[in-house]
Formats: sequence, structure tokens, C-alpha cells
Amino acid sequence: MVSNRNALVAVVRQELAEARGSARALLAAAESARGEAQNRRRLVRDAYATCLSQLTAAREAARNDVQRRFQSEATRLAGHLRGLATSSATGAAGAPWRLWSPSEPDPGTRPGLLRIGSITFEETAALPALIPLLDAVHLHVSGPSPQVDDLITGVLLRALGSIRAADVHLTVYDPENLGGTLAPFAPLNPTFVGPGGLGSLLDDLADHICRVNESLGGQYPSIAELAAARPGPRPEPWKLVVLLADRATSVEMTTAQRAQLDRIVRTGVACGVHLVVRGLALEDDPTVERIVVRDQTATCDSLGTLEIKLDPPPPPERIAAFCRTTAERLQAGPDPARLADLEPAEYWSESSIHGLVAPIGDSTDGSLVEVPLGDDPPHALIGGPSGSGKTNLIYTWLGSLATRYGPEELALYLLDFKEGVSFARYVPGPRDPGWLPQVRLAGINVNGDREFGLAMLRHLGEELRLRAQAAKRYDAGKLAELRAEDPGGHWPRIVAVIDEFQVLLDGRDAVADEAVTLLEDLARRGRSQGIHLILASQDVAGIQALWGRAGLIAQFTLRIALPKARRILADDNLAAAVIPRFHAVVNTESGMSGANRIVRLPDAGDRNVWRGVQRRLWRDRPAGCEPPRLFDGDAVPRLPESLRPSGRLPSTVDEVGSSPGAVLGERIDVAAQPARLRLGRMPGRNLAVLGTRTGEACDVLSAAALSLAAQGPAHFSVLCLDAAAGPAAARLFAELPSADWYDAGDVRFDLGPRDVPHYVIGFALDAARDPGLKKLLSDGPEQRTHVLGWWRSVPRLRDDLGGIGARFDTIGAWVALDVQGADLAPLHPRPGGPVWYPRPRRALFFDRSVHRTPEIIIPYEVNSDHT
Ligand SMILES: Nc1ncnc2c1ncn2[C@@H]1O[C@H](COP(=O)(O)OP(=O)(O)OP(=O)(O)O)[C@@H](O)[C@H]1O
Repeated sequence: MVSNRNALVAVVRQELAEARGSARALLAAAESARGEAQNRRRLVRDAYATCLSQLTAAREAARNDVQRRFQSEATRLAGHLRGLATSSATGAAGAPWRLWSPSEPDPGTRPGLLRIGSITFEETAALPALIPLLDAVHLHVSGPSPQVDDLITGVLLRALGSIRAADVHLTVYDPENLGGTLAPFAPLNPTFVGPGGLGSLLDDLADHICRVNESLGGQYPSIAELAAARPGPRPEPWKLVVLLADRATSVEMTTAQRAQLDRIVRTGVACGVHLVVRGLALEDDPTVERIVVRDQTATCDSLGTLEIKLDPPPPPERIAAFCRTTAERLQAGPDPARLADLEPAEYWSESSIHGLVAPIGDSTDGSLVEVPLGDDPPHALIGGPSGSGKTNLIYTWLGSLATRYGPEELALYLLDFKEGVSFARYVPGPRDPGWLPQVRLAGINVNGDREFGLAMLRHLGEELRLRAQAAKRYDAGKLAELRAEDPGGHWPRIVAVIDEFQVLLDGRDAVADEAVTLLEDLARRGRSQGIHLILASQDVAGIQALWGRAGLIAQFTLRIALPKARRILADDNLAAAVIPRFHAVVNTESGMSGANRIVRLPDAGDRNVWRGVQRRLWRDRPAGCEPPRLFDGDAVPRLPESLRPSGRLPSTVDEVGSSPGAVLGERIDVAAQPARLRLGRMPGRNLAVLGTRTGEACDVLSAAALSLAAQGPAHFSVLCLDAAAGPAAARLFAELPSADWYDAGDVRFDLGPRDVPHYVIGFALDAARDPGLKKLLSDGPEQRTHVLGWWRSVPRLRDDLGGIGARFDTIGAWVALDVQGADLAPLHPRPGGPVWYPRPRRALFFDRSVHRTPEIIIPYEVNSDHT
């Protein structure tokens, strides 16, 4: 029993132990499963956290990017808007008060927008807040009175300051303050309307609108039509009507007055009537811009919900100064026309067949004054003391002509004897390669070179001859007939302007005599051939040559006198003495009193303004339009490449011409031709260059030698007997294809005959003191050996030719530099020597076989460094 029990106990124990063991195993498995689950949970949590932080970073980055893009877009947009705003409200319409001053509107432009404050948009820098007014809307302003009045004051000043004073009339209805609200504008003489005056004011405005509308064709244009309309002169000044209504006004307003007001609102803008209203309701209309003011901010129709931070009102002293100067200007009459006002509607649309008509300014009533040139009057004389505006007048006239008549209709020859470059603006320059297409020739810095004036007159004389011949062929009496008979011909009217022409005619010399004769011929016969002269001078009275030839002066029936001009008008015509600055008297009847027209001249001096016009004309130039010939008295011409041996290498097969021409310098003529000395096989065909200017003497000799070398096979002997001429002589020697060199240690003149022409180029030949030279001079030319030598004075040349009493027969040609005319007497065909006053870079050239009198030439610059 006991053992059974024990056995049972043992079994139970066993089972219990097993059960406990498996329970423990189960527990352990459960524990490990739990650990694993916990581990997994931690991993998931970590992954989630990483993912979350990555997402946050990505979101941040994306947001930053979007924000950055937004910022830059907004800044860019704001920049565009600012640019747009600046160009829409330029000058007085947009400048801050601190920098404010009135500004002139550009011709042909419509009024722009006006600044009233600034707007800030999404952290961008503030943009100007602009509103329209003239030619666009009426303004209705509501809000607290002082701020509204400040805003209206600012708007008025901006509007008035950005248009011409004469183009607007201001009316102020201010029953409460009797005009005191806008008192600073009083100097402008606005119409102030007091209490009880509103009804008649509205009636007057309605009548005015009717009248203007009828003059516009009876159709009130819409705002869109107004904006699209071509800018043109306004038929009437704008009427800017400020209605500062008090409570009584709106209470007492009659139905008829309300109806008139509504009519004005609907039709006023189209007819230039603009209301600026506070204290009165205006009916809804597209032409009403409403501004609602709240303390220092406002909103307006055209800017939607954007809040405007209002500008402070303009400082009273700005308004006072503006009104004072504007009132003074108004009293002085309308502003003179500007150069741009003289431009035609379309360039080059006029024909010059019957003459040239162009405005040069306006009269005091604002109408343009036109000046004719043609059969009558054919020529013009302009006079006025220095500084009275002659150059300005010529600029104006030329500008007016050049915009009307194209190069087929008009050719200009311009010469200025002043020390200056007035006409340089019409020719190609370093800053502008363009030119005025009608200009055929321009002379600047000509004051020392009267010969160029003569050359131009000769050229015009030749043109006159050609035209007369053509006219004869076609049996035509005047240019209009010639052009009708020969429609394919090129017969523009020629206008030759000579400023300070007295320089050309001054002095009793051959130049003055020939110039007067040529002028007389041109003045007499040019009329019918379409050649017109415009002569300007500061002292016409002093030109004896002119007054001595009544026939000449009688042709100049068009007279233009600037203030204080003498002798331009008839003796009993005193108009020039009394006209103010920048005015002129235009008289087409030789200055007779009773035929005066007073012109106010525009300011044509601004080179940049002119450059813009000229560029447009130049772009439209006809194909083949050559640049004008420019003669600049201050410029030194370079020896053309074609006249150097490198330009044309001589070859032995080339024929040697019978008399090659040595080029000595540039002739002072219209074609800028080289002056040549023919060196034929005849006695005396030698050249003496005379004077002490080493550089120019070397240039003359070098140009001569190089140009000879360029013409065919030749041999040269270069003699250099002066160290100062050494570098130039050496360079010449190096450039000549066939040459020998001699210097002080090796002087030889017993040079044997050669089978090609032989030229002895002698620098400072007077230093040789060698009797062989005399023989070479006399015998050489017939054997085709010619001496081209430089002697530093005439007596030294004489010594080489045999001393006192020597004859100069062997010197057939000479070029004198700084040698006085009297010293040249022995070499001159007429006793006393030539009239010659030496001046730098000018030489007197005489060739016995072609010249009757010597001619002035400009020695070429051969090497730019003068070595
Ligand atoms: N109509 C004008 N409006 C404004 N300024 C002008 C006008 N005419 C001339 N001027 C100015 O007056 C000055 C002298 O004018 P301009 O050079 O034309 O005179 P001028 O008679 O040719 O003098 P000068 O013979 O001494 O050269 C210049 O500064 C020029 O800009």
C-alpha cells in the first residue's frame, strides 16, 4: 500500500517534473519569441524614424527650393515692373520730391502715368504706385480731407510738371476754402470758381466738350481708341478741373447739374477735359479711376486690392518755385519750336524741282516759318556778330532741308572758314561711320586755306557749266525745265554754304579776285541752274569786295539777320537791332523794311540729337551714295600706297614713260589730287626744295622719289649731307628698289649715263659745295638724269649755280617751304616774288613749264614718325 502510494507519488512527481520542464521550455520559447518581437519592433521604429527624418529633410529642401524660385521670380517680376513703371512715369511724373523738377515731354508722346506712392509685394523692394490721368481718366478721391488734398496736390504737380505749361489749363472749384486748398498753384493763374459757380462751370465745360468733339469729327473716341490714336498735336489744351466739393455742394446740386456732370464724366476724357473730384459722387464709367484714401495708405481701381503707401505731399517751396518759373515762361509766350518740331511727317518726300522750302523756326504765335530757295529768292546772306547763332541757324536750316529732300533732290557743299569743325558732324568720324547723304563736300578748319574755298567755287563753276550745256541741249531755260526734259538725269539742287565767307574775300590778292569773280558768276547764273549760295558772315559790312560789286550783292535777295547784324537788311530797316537773343529776321526782299518775318530759332547744337536723325537718313541712303569729300585743314594727308613702289613693283619690262611725274604733295582742290612734276628729257627738269623745315623737305623729296619708283624702272642716287635728314634718307634708300647711297664722305656728281631714268635725290645739297653739281643740273636732264634736291635757302642755291648774278635756268621747278615770297623773287617769273606767307605743312610749288603762278600744296606725310 505504502509502496503503491510511493510509486504513485513518484509517478506524480515525475509527471509534475515533466510538466514543469515542458512549462519551462514553453516559457523560454515564449521569452525568446517576445525578445525577437521586441527587436523587430525596435528595428521598425528606427527605420520609421530614419524615414521620417529623411522625408522631413526632403520636404525642407523642396520647400526652400520653391521659396527660392518664388523669391527670384518675384524679384525679377518686380524688376520688370519697376522698369515698366520707370518708363511709364518718367521725369516729373515719377521722380521723388527730393529730386523733383519739371520735365519736358518728348515730342509726339502721350502723357504717361503719375506716381502717388509705393506698393510692397511679397517682400520685394517697393514698387512705385502709378495712376493714369491725362488722356485716360477722371480721378475720384475719397477719404479724410487733409490726406485727400495732399494727394490731389501731388498729382497736380506731377501732371503739370510733365507737360508744357501752355498745353493745360487748370480750374479749381473750392467753395469751402475759396481756392485756399490749392493756393500754391495761384501763380499759374488758374480759374478759381467760388460758391455758387458750379452750375455755370459745368455748362461751360459741357459746351467746350461739344465744340472739341465737333472739331474731332463728332465721334467721341473710346479710351482704347484714344490710346491707339497716332500722337499728334492737341487741337486744344487739356482742361484739368479740380472739384473740391463741400457738403453744401452735393446737397444743393440740381438734377440738371447732376446730368451735366454725368455727361462730362462720359465724354470729357475724349475731348481733353479731366475732372479731379473729392466730395461729390461720380457715376460709374470706365473713365473714372477711384482712389480710396485711409490715413497714409490707399487703394485704387487700377491697382486692385494692392495697398498703396502714399507719398508725402510735395514740399510747398517746390510747388512755389515750379509755379513761379512756369508763370514766367507762360508770360514769355509759347516755347520756341524744337529741332524735332521742324521735321516733316515723312522723310525725303519733297521734290526740289521748283525750289527748296524748309522751316527754320517758328513765329511767336507758334506757327512755323518757312524759308524758300529757288528761282526767287535764289541765294541767301546770313549775318550776325560772333555768338549770335549763325552756326546754329545753319544747322537748323540744313537739318530741315536734309529731312525733306533726299540726295536725288539736294546736294550740299559746306565750307567753314572759322577755326572750328562745325560741319564735321555731317561726315564720317571715329565715333560714327555714317554721314549726311546729301553732303558732297565739307571743309573744316579751312581758315588758313582760302585756296580750298576757291577750289570749291571752281568746282561749282564747272558744275554750272555742265548744267548750262545740258540745258542748252534740251532747250531748257531753268532747272525745272531741264528736269522735266531729262527725267533720267541727276539734277539735284545744289546748296553751297560758306560760313565766315569774308575770310575768302578778304585781302586784295589773286585768291580774293578770282573768288569774287566766281561768286558773281555763280550768283548770277546759278539761279536758273539750281545752284544756290548761302553766305554767312559776322561782318558783312566789312567786306569791301562785296559792296563794290552791286551786281553780286543784288542776287542775294534772301537776307537773314541775327540780333545786332549790320548791313544785312536795308539801311532803314532796324529790325535786327531790336530782336531778342536766338531770334532772326527773315526777309526775302533784299532786306526791305515791311518784308520782315521774325523767327524764333530752335537750339540745334546738340550733337547727339542730330546724330540720331542723321543715322536714320544715312540708313536710307540710296545704293552707291559715296561719302562726302572732307577737307580738313588741320589734317596731314599720307602719301597714298598706290604712289609707293610697294604699290606697284617696277619691272624691267615696263616701259618708262617719256616724262614720269614726281608727286610732291596734295593739291588743295576738290578731288584731293597729287601735285605732279613731269620730268621729261628737257633742259631744266630738276627740282629744288627750299627752306629750313627738315621734316617737310624730307617728305617732299621722299614722296617724289617713291612715286617715281612706282612708275617704272629707274635708278636712284640718294645723297645725304645733313645728319638731321639721315633717318628719312635711309628709310627712302631702303624702300627704293634700285639705289646707291652717298654721304658727306663720298660726294659724287660725275654720274655716268644709264639705260633707265636716273634721279639724284639730294638731302641738304647745299652742303656739297661741289662744282660737279652745277654741271649735273645743266647737262643731266637731257640724259634722263634729274636732280631733286633740298637747299636750305635761296642764296645757297644761288651759290651752287655760280654765285651772284647766276641764272636759275637749270631749276625748272621748285617747292618753297618757310621761304618768304620776296626771297623767291629770283625764281619767280614776275618781279617781287610771289605773295606767300609761309605756314606749317604748306608749300608753294612752281613748275615753270605749267604754272603761271605758283600753287599751294600740302606735303604728304611719308613716314608717320617723320624719320
Ligand atoms: N536758338 C538757340 N537756342 C539756344 N541756344 C542757341 C541758339 N542759337 C545759338 N545758341 C547757342 O549760342 C552759342 C553761339 O551760337 P553759334 O555758335 O551758333 O553762334 P555763331 O554766330 O556761329 O558764333 P561764332 O561765329 O562765334 O561761332 C552756342 O553755344 C549755341 O549753342
